[in-house]
Amino acid sequence: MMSILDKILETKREEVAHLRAQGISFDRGAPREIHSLRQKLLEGTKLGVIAEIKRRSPSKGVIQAEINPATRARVYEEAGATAISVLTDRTYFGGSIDDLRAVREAVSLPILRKDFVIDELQIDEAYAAGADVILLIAAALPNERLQTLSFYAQDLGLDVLLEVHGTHELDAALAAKPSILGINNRNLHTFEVDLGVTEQVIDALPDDVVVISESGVLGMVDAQRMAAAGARGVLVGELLMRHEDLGDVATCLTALQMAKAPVGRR
Ligand SMILES: O=C(O)c1ccccc1NCC(=O)[C@H](O)[C@H](O)COP(=O)(O)O
Repeated sequence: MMSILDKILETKREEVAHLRAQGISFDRGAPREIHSLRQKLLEGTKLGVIAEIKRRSPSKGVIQAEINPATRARVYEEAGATAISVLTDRTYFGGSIDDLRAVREAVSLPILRKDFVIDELQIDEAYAAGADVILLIAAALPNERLQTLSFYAQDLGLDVLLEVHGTHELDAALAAKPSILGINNRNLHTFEVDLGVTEQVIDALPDDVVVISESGVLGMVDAQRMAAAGARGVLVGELLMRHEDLGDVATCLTALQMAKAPVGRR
């Protein structure tokens, strides 16, 4: 049986084939300013929080569909977020590249295009829309493609967040020389979430790898646990998106930043 990740990747192959069949390319224009997430994480004295715009998800269904991404992004920025992650997939997450463009207009924080990147065209599209970071998922690509796409994005000046879910993916991930290694606590085949995944994987990493922990952070205690494990930052979606009231969003985000940054890792 196909897992949700398999299905998503099939949809992405169709989307890319459709763009190519239409002869669509993305004009990069003049070189633009890139806001480095890696740099911000390294400079931070507190645990970094990458706050996500996530309308719905395969595991949770609708979280909050009717939002204004620009308004929410401004709240994230004012409340001290390190960066903003925008889910641009439409079919499974209800997002779009227009959400990312709107966020780019609204804030000057680093912006992650959170999508399932399998092709250079999606990286060009991210660059043209104003993203600073792209996501690559180790489980989604053969090793050689991971490296090709990682180097392609970094040649454009973008940061690459390369996501793993277990130590068995580390050799391939590190060979692609990502700017940041993401450890996803969610299994993208089964949806099971376990914060212990970050603790396990981080132990197998050299100290100079900049790590963020993704998914399943549901409050200050979880954030502090990920910081204690050695994560420089956490990527938080649902916890923030469940709040409709923007004042509550800001309070929630401020609380997450009380966690202390890890000592002894870069
Ligand atoms: O969130 C899902 O259901 C999901 C399913 C399949 C592939 C990816 C998925 N989520 C993407 C993410 O990695 C999360 O949006 C992100 O890490 C934030 O997670 P959370 O704080 O648990 O919303």
